[in-house]
Amino acid sequence: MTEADFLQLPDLAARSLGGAVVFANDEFFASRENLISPGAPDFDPSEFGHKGKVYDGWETRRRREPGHDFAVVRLGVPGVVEGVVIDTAWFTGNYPPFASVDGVDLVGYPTDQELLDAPWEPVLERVALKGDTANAFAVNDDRRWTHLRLNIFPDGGVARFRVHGHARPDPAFLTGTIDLAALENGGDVVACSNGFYSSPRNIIGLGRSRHMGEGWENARRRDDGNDYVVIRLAGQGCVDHVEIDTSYFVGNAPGAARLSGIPNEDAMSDESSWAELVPRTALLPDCRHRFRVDSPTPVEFVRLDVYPDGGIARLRVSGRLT
Ligand SMILES: NC(=O)NC(NC(N)=O)C(=O)[O-]
Repeated sequence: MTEADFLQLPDLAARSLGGAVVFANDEFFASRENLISPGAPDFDPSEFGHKGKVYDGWETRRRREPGHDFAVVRLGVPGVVEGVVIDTAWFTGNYPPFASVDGVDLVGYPTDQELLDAPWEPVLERVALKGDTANAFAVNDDRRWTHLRLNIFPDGGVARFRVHGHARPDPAFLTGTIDLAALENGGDVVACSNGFYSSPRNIIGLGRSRHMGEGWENARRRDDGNDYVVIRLAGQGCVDHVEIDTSYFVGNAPGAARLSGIPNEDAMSDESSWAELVPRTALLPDCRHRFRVDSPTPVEFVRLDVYPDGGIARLRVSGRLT
């Protein structure tokens, strides 16, 4: 997969998806947790703390004995990695010249010691890094990982670690009525008309949005069309009910919305094969709308049309996998 392609995939390590940096052998200058902070790293040239220059990243001390430093990330959702970004933003005289990434697929909730003793496998062989650069590397490996270990050689600072890939949640928890669209269950956005202000992927994220920026907001439409988003569900399923949430979109909620679905990818291009799940319905601003769905047809893709444009906080598609 090309860099341009894998950067479009979700970041499985993101804090917003439940990712965490659970261990680092050293974090003397700057905390490991910064590795998965949202957004671009900050830098204030005048900011110094008790231990030295303050960095928005993970930074170890200058190593005086053999070995190398490492940090362990628990993915928010286990998954297959298509590419990683090892971003050394603002680290110039102190970036690690080399890095590698290992992975492991563990059951349950491993302790630090269990992580240290785990059977780590190479995911990305040792690569050279540039300083103050978002170093992106494609990964060609279809194994599923729950944890990744970022190794830096020999020491230094990394601002962000992004892990782009496909979610592969544990099927044992995909039983009964679940949110078939949720990113954590394996749903993902596959097409969108316009994500000018914020990503359409936000609408299938964890929990409720806390402000307008945590939803999907397109630009004001100046033609006769309408905006839409297409989601590949966790698998083919029968939809029971739907939530279309316009929370925090007060002056810019859609006037109306419609939800339709198709049973598989082959039907995507045939307009007539899209079955109506929720007919075109007027929406209120800043409101969670719930609709019962009365359709026996299983669907694998849903399309949310908004008329003519406007923001959506969340889309929940509750149903059972077939
Ligand atoms: N100016 C620095 O960044 N120096 C040191 N780092 C911090 N954070 O102070 C170092 O040795 O890498």
